[in-house]
Amino acid sequence: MRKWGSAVSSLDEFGRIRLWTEGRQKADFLSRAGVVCGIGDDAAVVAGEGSGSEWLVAADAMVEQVHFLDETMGEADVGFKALAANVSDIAAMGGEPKFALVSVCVPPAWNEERMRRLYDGLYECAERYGVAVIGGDTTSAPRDLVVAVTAIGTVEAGRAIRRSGARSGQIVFLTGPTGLSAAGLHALQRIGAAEGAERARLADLLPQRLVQAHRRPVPSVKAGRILAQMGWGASLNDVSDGVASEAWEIAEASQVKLVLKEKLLPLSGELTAYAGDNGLRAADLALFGGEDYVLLGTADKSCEQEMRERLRAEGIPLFVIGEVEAGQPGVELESADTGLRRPLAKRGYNHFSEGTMQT
Ligand SMILES: Nc1ncnc2c1ncn2[C@@H]1O[C@H](COP(=O)(O)OP(=O)(O)OP(=O)(O)O)[C@@H](O)[C@H]1O
Ligand SMILES: Cc1ncc(C[n+]2csc(CCOP(=O)(O)O)c2C)c(N)n1
Ligand SMILES: [Mg+2]
Ligand SMILES: [Mg+2]
Ligand SMILES: [Mg+2]
Repeated sequence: MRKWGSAVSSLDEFGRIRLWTEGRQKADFLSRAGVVCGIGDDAAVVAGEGSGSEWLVAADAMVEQVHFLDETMGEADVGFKALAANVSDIAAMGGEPKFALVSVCVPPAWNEERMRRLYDGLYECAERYGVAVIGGDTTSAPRDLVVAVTAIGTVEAGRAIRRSGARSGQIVFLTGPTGLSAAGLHALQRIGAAEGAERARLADLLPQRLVQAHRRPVPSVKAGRILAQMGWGASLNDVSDGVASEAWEIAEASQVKLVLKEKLLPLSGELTAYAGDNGLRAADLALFGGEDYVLLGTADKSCEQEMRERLRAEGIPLFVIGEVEAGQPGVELESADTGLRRPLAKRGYNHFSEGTMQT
């Protein structure tokens, strides 16, 4: 499928961001400007004006062909998911989403009616998470649609949960199952590639729960708020690029080793059934698929019971999937079959990388 070969640079997405930004602005300038946490987390944390809260600011774009195709997402789904992905980055800091700016670059194929449907989905998401849409920008585009959202939220001062807080001895947890979105995408792309009667047959068999997970992800705002307000979350990330990739980000930011246990991965019945029927490994989809928007984090073992009960009271599961150890920063996976530990590939969705999972 899509590949971004380049003779000039072999840097992946994260290498490029570092190359473009690292060392450009001095720490004391940023700190005087009120930047509590800048580039490198799900959202920036910026000082509030003397109140007990801080601002959270995050930006994520969705691009036709890269994030969606006609056959994978309806117009309203694109609008909903563009905002949901941003709300999720606010949730990943433990914050409350408040405002959004929405920029669209619109190609000729996206006529007034299609764009109106996109905004129906976007406002549906805004309503659901209490986000006020306060501006944006509109341009024409030559071919593919781009929706770029900036989300603004708040969090109690000093309570934002960063990627860098993981410590040896902590548990690694997920607030929901993963891999469903990638399986839904797989099913939708198979239909897109089929023709005639086969297409109709696949459409009839469409795994609706998996498709829904792909088209209408649920950002984990409530879970993030509980973890921040109670001070339980030591480190936190939302799962956009896949569990393995997010775990690596926490490990590197915290300078620790995360050991994940394959047999503890929450694999839903729908996922294992779909994977089994289609020659896929459910654990691979769960580890490398992405676009799940549940939270992956670490917390002190002593919090586990209380955390579990408090989350359960809100209908949110807590899956402990491993633990944090001291040592060379990285991620290891303990095999369900052999019990042996192996380094877990830093694989997942990476713009500009060959390692990206192609479903
Ligand atoms: N072009 C850029 N210029 C400056 N900072 C950037 C740029 N692209 C990304 N960043 C910053 O780099 C960090 C990592 O971005 P990344 O997009 O991986 O995080 P994320 O939004 O949580 O993940 P995802 O996009 O997969 O949902 C964030 O702090 C982000 O604001
Ligand atoms: C047509 C099509 N092909 C592939 C994918 C998979 N995909 C695209 S971006 C991404 C990570 C999250 O995005 P970002 O990191 O930009 O926030 C993933 C898993 C898709 N959704 N649609
Ligand atoms: Mg994120
Ligand atoms: Mg991003
Ligand atoms: Mg990403």
